[in-house]
Amino acid sequence: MQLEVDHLTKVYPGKRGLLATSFKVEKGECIAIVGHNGAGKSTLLKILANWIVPDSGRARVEGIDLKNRLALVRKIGFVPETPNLFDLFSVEYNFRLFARLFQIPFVRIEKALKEFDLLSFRHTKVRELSKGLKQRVSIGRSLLPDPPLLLFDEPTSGLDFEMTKEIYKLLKGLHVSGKTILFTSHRPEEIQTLATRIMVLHQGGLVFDGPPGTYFQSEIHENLYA
Ligand SMILES: Nc1ncnc2c1ncn2[C@@H]1O[C@H](COP(=O)(O)OP(=O)(O)OP(=O)(O)O)[C@@H](O)[C@H]1O
Repeated sequence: MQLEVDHLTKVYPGKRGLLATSFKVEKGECIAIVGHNGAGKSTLLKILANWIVPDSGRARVEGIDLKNRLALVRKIGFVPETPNLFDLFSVEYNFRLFARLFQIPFVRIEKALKEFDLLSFRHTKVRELSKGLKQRVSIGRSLLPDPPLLLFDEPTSGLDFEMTKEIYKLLKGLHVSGKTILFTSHRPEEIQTLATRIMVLHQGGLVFDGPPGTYFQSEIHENLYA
């Protein structure tokens, strides 16, 4: 089992963040996490990415506990909804900083620049890039340690049609290459295009976990978009 989540819980003052959520993920799955605003989707991803600490529960990636933060840098890549890049630095320098911080060989930078079609932007400051390009840089950086598990928080949020299609292609390619993917989404067509499994969160709780076919015929889907 690639990812085991066991009763993960995070409660914010006066609000349900995530309530005792448990599930297991096998290698190669591409899971869409859906639900209304405030359902707990980002909270779940941020806990798995070690951005926030859960109140209770545990999670393991390929047997490694979430608490082992340094080891998990090589296991999990996280692409937040808003890229957390250094805007004043070039694309290449952003990659270099990340690589140095986590002792990733610099050869991987060249590989990532090539793979993500960023060679011609390597010396461009991030703040000068379009939203779609920034997203590509953010995805490229998350892949520098070559992690088997990728987490995307609303990967196409705010992108235009062309950029959205480009990101779909990228995500599909990553999935085909064997990566396991969890992504949050509000877009039915995105879920339909990419997901092999759907999980629905409602007020912090997991209320559906199953295949896309079952989900799209369910009342849960109808109610979500009613
Ligand atoms: N740092 C925080 N402090 C207090 N409450 C928070 C914090 N982060 C999230 N919450 C609350 O926790 C709940 C779950 O938030 P979360 O961001 O995980 O939802 P979401 O499903 O990702 O929503 P969206 O689709 O709008 O991104 C919400 O009620 C939210 O207001």
